[in-house]
Amino acid sequence: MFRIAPSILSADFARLGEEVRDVVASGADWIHFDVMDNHYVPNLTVGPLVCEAIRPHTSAPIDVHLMVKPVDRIIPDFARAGANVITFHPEASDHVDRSLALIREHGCQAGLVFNPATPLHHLDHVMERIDVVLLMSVNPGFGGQKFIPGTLAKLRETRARLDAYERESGRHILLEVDGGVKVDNIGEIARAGADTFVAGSAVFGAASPTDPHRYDSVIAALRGELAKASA
Ligand SMILES: O=C(CO)[C@@H](O)[C@H](O)COP(=O)(O)O
Repeated sequence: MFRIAPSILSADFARLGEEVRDVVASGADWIHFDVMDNHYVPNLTVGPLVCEAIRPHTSAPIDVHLMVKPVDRIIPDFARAGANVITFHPEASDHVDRSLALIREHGCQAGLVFNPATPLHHLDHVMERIDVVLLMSVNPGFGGQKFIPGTLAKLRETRARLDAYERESGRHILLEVDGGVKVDNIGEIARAGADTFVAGSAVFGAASPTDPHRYDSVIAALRGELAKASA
Protein backbone atom coordinates (compact mmCIF):
# COMPACT_ATOMS: atom_id res chain seq x y z
CA MET A 1 0.00 0.00 0.00
CA PHE A 2 1.28 3.46 -0.95
CA ARG A 3 0.86 6.66 1.04
CA ILE A 4 0.93 10.20 -0.38
CA ALA A 5 1.95 12.82 2.18
CA PRO A 6 1.71 16.41 0.91
CA SER A 7 4.18 18.71 2.66
CA ILE A 8 2.49 21.82 4.00
CA LEU A 9 5.75 23.70 3.46
CA SER A 10 4.40 24.63 0.02
CA ALA A 11 0.81 25.30 1.18
CA ASP A 12 -0.79 28.71 1.67
CA PHE A 13 0.01 29.36 5.34
CA ALA A 14 -2.68 32.04 5.59
CA ARG A 15 -5.31 29.35 4.88
CA LEU A 16 -3.64 26.28 6.39
CA GLY A 17 -6.74 24.59 7.87
CA GLU A 18 -8.56 24.80 4.56
CA GLU A 19 -5.48 23.59 2.66
CA VAL A 20 -5.21 20.54 4.94
CA ARG A 21 -8.93 19.72 4.58
CA ASP A 22 -8.92 20.12 0.81
CA VAL A 23 -5.77 18.09 0.18
CA VAL A 24 -7.09 15.20 2.31
CA ALA A 25 -10.48 15.44 0.56
CA SER A 26 -8.52 15.09 -2.71
CA GLY A 27 -7.01 11.79 -1.52
CA ALA A 28 -3.88 12.61 0.50
CA ASP A 29 -3.14 9.94 3.13
CA TRP A 30 -0.88 11.83 5.54
CA ILE A 31 -0.07 15.48 6.18
CA HIS A 32 3.70 16.02 6.20
CA PHE A 33 4.66 18.76 8.66
CA ASP A 34 8.17 20.22 8.22
CA VAL A 35 9.72 21.75 11.33
CA MET A 36 12.86 23.85 10.69
CA ASP A 37 14.82 25.71 13.35
CA ASN A 38 17.31 27.98 11.51
CA HIS A 39 20.06 26.03 13.29
CA TYR A 40 20.07 22.42 12.12
CA VAL A 41 18.81 23.71 8.72
CA PRO A 42 19.02 27.24 7.30
CA ASN A 43 15.29 27.98 7.39
CA LEU A 44 12.62 28.61 10.00
CA THR A 45 9.08 27.26 9.80
CA VAL A 46 6.48 26.19 12.35
CA GLY A 47 6.17 24.55 15.76
CA PRO A 48 3.68 22.66 17.94
CA LEU A 49 1.18 25.55 18.06
CA VAL A 50 0.60 25.30 14.33
CA CYS A 51 0.37 21.49 14.53
CA GLU A 52 -2.29 21.90 17.22
CA ALA A 53 -4.11 24.44 15.05
CA ILE A 54 -4.40 22.10 12.06
CA ARG A 55 -5.23 18.99 14.12
CA PRO A 56 -9.03 19.65 14.23
CA HIS A 57 -9.09 20.04 10.44
CA THR A 58 -8.30 16.41 9.65
CA SER A 59 -8.25 12.89 11.01
CA ALA A 60 -5.39 12.00 8.62
CA PRO A 61 -2.10 11.20 10.37
CA ILE A 62 0.19 14.21 10.87
CA ASP A 63 3.75 13.22 10.01
CA VAL A 64 6.11 15.62 11.82
CA HIS A 65 9.62 15.84 10.32
CA LEU A 66 11.89 17.50 12.88
CA MET A 67 14.76 19.40 11.27
CA VAL A 68 15.83 20.73 14.66
CA LYS A 69 18.75 20.30 17.02
CA PRO A 70 18.47 19.24 19.79
CA VAL A 71 15.38 17.09 19.31
CA ASP A 72 14.26 15.69 22.68
CA ARG A 73 12.78 18.74 24.37
CA ILE A 74 10.30 19.42 21.54
CA ILE A 75 9.03 15.81 21.16
CA PRO A 76 6.43 15.85 24.01
CA ASP A 77 5.06 19.17 22.73
CA PHE A 78 4.44 17.74 19.26
CA ALA A 79 2.86 14.59 20.70
CA ARG A 80 0.47 16.78 22.75
CA ALA A 81 -0.21 18.90 19.65
CA GLY A 82 -1.61 15.84 17.84
CA ALA A 83 1.34 14.44 15.86
CA ASN A 84 0.99 10.78 14.87
CA VAL A 85 4.45 10.18 13.41
CA ILE A 86 7.61 11.99 14.53
CA THR A 87 10.91 11.63 12.67
CA PHE A 88 14.28 13.24 13.34
CA HIS A 89 17.83 13.26 11.99
CA PRO A 90 20.24 10.95 13.89
CA GLU A 91 23.06 13.52 13.77
CA ALA A 92 20.78 16.06 15.51
CA SER A 93 20.24 13.83 18.57
CA ASP A 94 22.83 13.17 21.27
CA HIS A 95 21.12 9.87 22.13
CA VAL A 96 19.28 8.35 19.18
CA ASP A 97 17.91 5.36 21.09
CA ARG A 98 16.56 7.64 23.83
CA SER A 99 14.92 10.02 21.32
CA LEU A 100 13.20 7.11 19.53
CA ALA A 101 11.99 5.71 22.86
CA LEU A 102 10.71 9.15 23.91
CA ILE A 103 8.61 9.45 20.75
CA ARG A 104 7.07 6.00 21.31
CA GLU A 105 6.45 6.65 25.01
CA HIS A 106 4.39 9.63 23.90
CA GLY A 107 2.19 7.40 21.73
CA CYS A 108 3.60 8.32 18.31
CA GLN A 109 5.29 6.29 15.61
CA ALA A 110 9.01 7.00 15.47
CA GLY A 111 11.44 7.35 12.59
CA LEU A 112 14.92 8.32 11.52
CA VAL A 113 15.63 10.68 8.62
CA PHE A 114 18.69 10.28 6.40
CA ASN A 115 20.11 13.23 4.47
CA PRO A 116 21.58 12.35 1.06
CA ALA A 117 25.07 11.99 2.63
CA THR A 118 23.99 10.35 5.92
CA PRO A 119 25.04 6.69 6.01
CA LEU A 120 22.50 3.97 6.74
CA HIS A 121 24.57 2.53 9.59
CA HIS A 122 22.58 4.80 11.93
CA LEU A 123 19.90 2.09 11.67
CA ASP A 124 22.21 -0.37 13.42
CA HIS A 125 20.98 -1.45 16.87
CA VAL A 126 17.76 0.63 16.79
CA MET A 127 15.59 -1.15 14.20
CA GLU A 128 13.19 -2.46 16.84
CA ARG A 129 12.39 1.11 17.90
CA ILE A 130 11.74 2.37 14.36
CA ASP A 131 8.41 2.53 12.52
CA VAL A 132 9.46 4.72 9.58
CA VAL A 133 12.71 5.33 7.68
CA LEU A 134 12.67 8.63 5.79
CA LEU A 135 15.24 9.14 3.03
CA MET A 136 15.79 12.75 1.98
CA SER A 137 16.15 13.04 -1.79
CA VAL A 138 17.25 16.70 -1.45
CA ASN A 139 19.32 18.43 1.20
CA PRO A 140 16.82 19.55 3.83
CA GLY A 141 15.76 23.15 4.35
CA PHE A 142 13.69 24.18 1.35
CA GLY A 143 10.84 23.01 -0.85
CA GLY A 144 11.01 23.01 -4.63
CA GLN A 145 14.45 21.41 -5.05
CA LYS A 146 15.40 18.78 -7.64
CA PHE A 147 15.35 15.06 -6.76
CA ILE A 148 18.93 13.75 -6.29
CA PRO A 149 19.17 10.65 -8.55
CA GLY A 150 21.60 8.81 -6.21
CA THR A 151 18.65 8.41 -3.82
CA LEU A 152 17.34 5.57 -6.00
CA ALA A 153 20.32 3.31 -5.16
CA LYS A 154 20.03 4.24 -1.48
CA LEU A 155 16.31 3.39 -1.57
CA ARG A 156 17.07 -0.04 -3.05
CA GLU A 157 19.68 -0.68 -0.35
CA THR A 158 17.28 0.45 2.40
CA ARG A 159 14.43 -1.65 0.95
CA ALA A 160 16.63 -4.76 1.04
CA ARG A 161 17.60 -4.05 4.62
CA LEU A 162 14.00 -3.45 5.76
CA ASP A 163 12.77 -6.58 3.94
CA ALA A 164 15.47 -8.70 5.63
CA TYR A 165 14.50 -7.24 9.01
CA GLU A 166 10.81 -7.96 8.34
CA ARG A 167 11.58 -11.60 7.44
CA GLU A 168 13.42 -12.10 10.70
CA SER A 169 11.23 -10.02 13.07
CA GLY A 170 7.79 -9.96 11.44
CA ARG A 171 7.77 -6.14 11.83
CA HIS A 172 7.02 -3.91 8.85
CA ILE A 173 8.85 -0.57 8.71
CA LEU A 174 7.65 2.12 6.29
CA LEU A 175 10.08 3.59 3.75
CA GLU A 176 9.34 7.24 3.03
CA VAL A 177 11.04 9.55 0.54
CA ASP A 178 11.07 13.35 0.62
CA GLY A 179 12.22 15.98 -1.86
CA GLY A 180 11.59 16.61 -5.55
CA VAL A 181 8.88 13.94 -5.82
CA LYS A 182 6.75 14.67 -8.91
CA VAL A 183 4.27 12.93 -11.21
CA ASP A 184 7.07 12.15 -13.67
CA ASN A 185 9.40 10.40 -11.20
CA ILE A 186 7.13 8.89 -8.48
CA GLY A 187 6.83 5.59 -10.40
CA GLU A 188 10.60 5.12 -10.58
CA ILE A 189 10.90 6.02 -6.87
CA ALA A 190 8.23 3.42 -5.99
CA ARG A 191 10.03 0.77 -8.05
CA ALA A 192 13.20 1.52 -6.05
CA GLY A 193 11.33 0.56 -2.88
CA ALA A 194 9.58 3.59 -1.35
CA ASP A 195 6.02 3.16 -0.08
CA THR A 196 5.37 6.65 1.36
CA PHE A 197 5.88 9.79 -0.72
CA VAL A 198 6.22 13.35 0.51
CA ALA A 199 5.33 15.87 -2.19
CA GLY A 200 5.25 19.60 -1.48
CA SER A 201 5.52 21.82 -4.53
CA ALA A 202 4.14 19.09 -6.84
CA VAL A 203 0.86 19.10 -4.90
CA PHE A 204 0.44 22.59 -3.49
CA GLY A 205 1.95 24.22 -6.58
CA ALA A 206 -0.97 22.82 -8.59
CA ALA A 207 -3.44 25.16 -6.94
CA SER A 208 -6.06 27.53 -8.22
CA PRO A 209 -6.87 29.19 -4.88
CA THR A 210 -10.66 29.08 -4.71
CA ASP A 211 -11.42 25.64 -6.18
CA PRO A 212 -12.02 23.12 -3.34
CA HIS A 213 -11.14 20.31 -5.80
CA ARG A 214 -7.87 21.95 -6.83
CA TYR A 215 -5.74 19.00 -5.68
CA ASP A 216 -7.86 16.18 -7.16
CA SER A 217 -6.06 15.92 -10.48
CA VAL A 218 -2.47 16.03 -9.19
CA ILE A 219 -3.15 13.44 -6.48
CA ALA A 220 -4.98 11.23 -8.99
CA ALA A 221 -1.99 11.57 -11.35
CA LEU A 222 0.47 10.59 -8.58
CA ARG A 223 -1.71 7.58 -7.70
CA GLY A 224 -2.00 6.62 -11.36
CA GLU A 225 1.80 6.46 -11.64
CA LEU A 226 1.97 4.41 -8.42
CA ALA A 227 -0.63 1.96 -9.79
CA LYS A 228 1.45 1.55 -12.97
CA ALA A 229 4.61 1.01 -10.90
CA SER A 230 3.03 -1.80 -8.89
CA ALA A 231 1.29 -3.49 -11.88
O1 LIG B 1 11.68 18.53 4.19
C1 LIG B 1 11.61 19.06 3.11
C2 LIG B 1 12.63 20.03 2.69
O2 LIG B 1 13.57 20.13 3.70
C3 LIG B 1 10.53 18.63 2.18
O3 LIG B 1 9.40 18.10 2.86
C4 LIG B 1 10.08 19.58 1.14
O4 LIG B 1 9.09 20.42 1.62
C5 LIG B 1 9.55 18.83 -0.03
O5 LIG B 1 9.19 19.76 -0.98
P1 LIG B 1 9.20 19.44 -2.53
O6 LIG B 1 10.61 19.05 -2.91
O7 LIG B 1 8.25 18.29 -2.72
O8 LIG B 1 8.74 20.70 -3.14
